[in-house]
Amino acid sequence: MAGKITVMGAGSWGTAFAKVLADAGTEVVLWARRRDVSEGITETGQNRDYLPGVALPAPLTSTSDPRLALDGADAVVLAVPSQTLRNNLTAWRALLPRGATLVSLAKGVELGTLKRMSEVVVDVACVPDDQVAVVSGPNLAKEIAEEQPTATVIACRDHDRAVALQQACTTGYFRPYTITDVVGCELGGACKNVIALSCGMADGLGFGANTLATLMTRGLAETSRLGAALGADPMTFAGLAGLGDLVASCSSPLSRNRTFGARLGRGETMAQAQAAVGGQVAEGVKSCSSIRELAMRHGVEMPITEVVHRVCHDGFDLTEMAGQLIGRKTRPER
Ligand SMILES: NC(=O)C1=CN([C@@H]2O[C@H](COP(=O)(O)OP(=O)(O)OC[C@H]3O[C@@H](n4cnc5c(N)ncnc54)[C@H](O)[C@@H]3O)[C@@H](O)[C@H]2O)C=CC1
Ligand SMILES: O=C(CO)COP(=O)(O)O
Repeated sequence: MAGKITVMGAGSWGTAFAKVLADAGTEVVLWARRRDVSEGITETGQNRDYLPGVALPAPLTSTSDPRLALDGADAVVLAVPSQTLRNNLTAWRALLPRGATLVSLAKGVELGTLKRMSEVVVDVACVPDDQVAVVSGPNLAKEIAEEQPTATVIACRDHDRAVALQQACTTGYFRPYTITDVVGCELGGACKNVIALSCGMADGLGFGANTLATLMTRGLAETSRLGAALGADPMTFAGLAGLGDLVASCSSPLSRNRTFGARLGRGETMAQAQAAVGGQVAEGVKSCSSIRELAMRHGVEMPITEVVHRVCHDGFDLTEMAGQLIGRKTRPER
């Protein structure tokens, strides 16, 4: 993808992904919602709010003016939280260059509509679905900003667009693969946030590796069931956007979702856990409700998601979580 790529959203992943693009030799502009953030990036070469200590490459420029940012972009990377994407994109719709690939980095399912992020993009931008790509995988922003090696998946129904984006973000430390299964790629990313919350809760309660492995494995099983109901390729869940991302988030203290869950597990309230993540987003806290509802609509059983939803939103006593899950009626594994 020769030309310019604009990243809309200068949180931790938007900033780290913009760095990846610049390191790959792509012309990149990073839009920040707050002017002080874009000015800080321009003046110091760092995003001190979200990735302090990380030197951003000089060719990366930043602005808080969406018109300037989007002008002439060949691809627009959407790096805002799932639940604000619709409003953000509505505000930018008239500025989107015709034909540009629209790329979602967000991992969530919209409350109310129960739409995946690529569906929200199609809705708002009024573009065909093969113009929309999603990026998902074991991609903890801080590690990528430190140039620790990792891989990811770019999913797009239009293979050529996926390959163009792949070329634009391949570096010595970042290896993107392409797939055409957008549904599976998005569900893997959205659902793992909920499972990471459950692993954090288990860790906070003092449970060890067996419990975490059980939650990850059965979490992937319920994600795959939902995927099957929505037409995803089952193999996607065995790949980077499924198992890969799940393992990274469920085992790393860098995961905001896992950390949020661990705080609850240690007895903090929702308000305390929310305050601790600061301006950052723990997507699973909201998506546990939309994913649960999506599963119910399709007659899919997602017991871990159900429990996480009840703990976060229905006042369910977290210490009852293990009994609730382990005490379910016994059944064959598959
Ligand atoms: N941080 C990470 O390691 C990764 C994050 N993601 C996903 O990327 C998406 C963005 O997350 P992060 O970059 O981590 O963000 P963040 O949690 O670091 O920061 C939040 C960002 O969203 C912006 N924001 C908050 N409310 C907004 C609004 N109403 N309108 C516009 N912007 C708003 C903030 O200004 C900030 O740029 C999320 O869906 C997340 O799940 C995906 C892979 C890795
Ligand atoms: O999606 C992520 C890593 O791939 C980041 O996870 P958290 O949002 O839980 O930090």
